[in-house]
Amino acid sequence: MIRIGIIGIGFMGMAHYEGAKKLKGAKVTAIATRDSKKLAGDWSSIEGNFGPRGGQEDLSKVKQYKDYHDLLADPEIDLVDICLPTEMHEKVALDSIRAGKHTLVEKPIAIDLKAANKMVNAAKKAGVQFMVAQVLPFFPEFQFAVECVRSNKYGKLLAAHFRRVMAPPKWSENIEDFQKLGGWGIDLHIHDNHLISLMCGVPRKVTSRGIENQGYVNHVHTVYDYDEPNLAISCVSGGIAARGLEFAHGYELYFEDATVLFGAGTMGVGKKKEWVVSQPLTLITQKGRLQHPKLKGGDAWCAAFTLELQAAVNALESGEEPEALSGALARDALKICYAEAKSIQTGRSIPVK
Ligand SMILES: NC(=O)C1=CN([C@@H]2O[C@H](COP(=O)(O)OP(=O)(O)OC[C@H]3O[C@@H](n4cnc5c(N)ncnc54)[C@H](OP(=O)(O)O)[C@@H]3O)[C@@H](O)[C@H]2O)C=CC1
Ligand SMILES: O=C1CO[C@H](CO)[C@@H](O)[C@@H]1O
Repeated sequence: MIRIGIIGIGFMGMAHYEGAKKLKGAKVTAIATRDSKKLAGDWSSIEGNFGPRGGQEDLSKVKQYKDYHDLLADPEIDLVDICLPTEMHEKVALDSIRAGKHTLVEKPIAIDLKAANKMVNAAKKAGVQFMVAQVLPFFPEFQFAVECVRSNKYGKLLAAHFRRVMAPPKWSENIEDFQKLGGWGIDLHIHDNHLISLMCGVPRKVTSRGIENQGYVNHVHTVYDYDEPNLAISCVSGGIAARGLEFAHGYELYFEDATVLFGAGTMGVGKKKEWVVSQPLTLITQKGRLQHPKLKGGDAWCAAFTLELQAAVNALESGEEPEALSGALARDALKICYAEAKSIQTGRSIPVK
């Protein structure tokens, strides 16, 4: 049984805790939070841009730490799961790696590329697994998309367009400070850069247009450049949507033999807020048939987090790094974000290096 300790009980800490309830061969045995109410199981202050608000949790079988260092010192923790604000990822991940713990840290790996490299290298040196919780490939529709591309089941991928947009959120202390967030061009858009790299490889160049704020990207449109000259991949991401569009993501994929469409998001505010599937996952064949493929993973709001954590747990058991959670791939996705920012600033195509 792999014993997981979660550090930071906010939107993601709760998503991981909830998702972990369905893990096979692992469970959360400890949490670290500074908040006495949360330690007492009152998680009603927690909210995010998908899933329900927090409620009352029974923590009677979970060890509780106020200071994360005590969780790191606990010999009965196998996997440390860091769900803290991005600006803390480097310090706490390095502390965890130095404590000899296998470590999973929320995305983005870091804001700073040097910090990202430091984390990847420290884990290599310490001989522990270092994984980044890039959850998008575990969302059933996106998992389906990756599988379609990799299997060539519908022929070669010719073109793809991705979308990830949101209104600026309000629930987290750190969300308005772009220095801490890396702007939406990192915080939000890194999901697409990671997925696109997983699907098609890291692009060699990017051409981007967009809007900056506080020196970071607020909204971006990017065309990704590959050795294959006819592969057309693009994405739009950012945090400038109207308040009633809390979050939306989707894609269109054009294969030789089929087109695949998907789009969904959280729309409305307050009690009117709902998850709207604007374009149910639809596979359209050359013969004109419309199919709604059966997806793996279940309907629970945190199902993707269960799959993500299961991949991390399986990695500890097999000793093999899970590709979708690879620290190096998460670092490469961050490199793309910086190339995009430079492309916006200069108006030129920028190599990803
Ligand atoms: N994969 C995904 O889809 C998403 C990923 N994220 C990523 O997850 C990370 C956390 O974001 P999110 O959960 O939304 O943020 P929240 O603000 O909701 O939660 C972060 C938690 O970290 C703890 N914390 C905050 N500041 C400090 C501090 N100075 N010292 C110690 N602990 C602190 C708090 O927990 P406590 O009160 O328990 O101490 C807080 O609740 C970010 O890196 C973000 O990019 C975010 C949203 C979605
Ligand atoms: O996918 C996401 C949804 O929005 C969040 C912002 O609050 C991001 O941090 C996140 O990665």
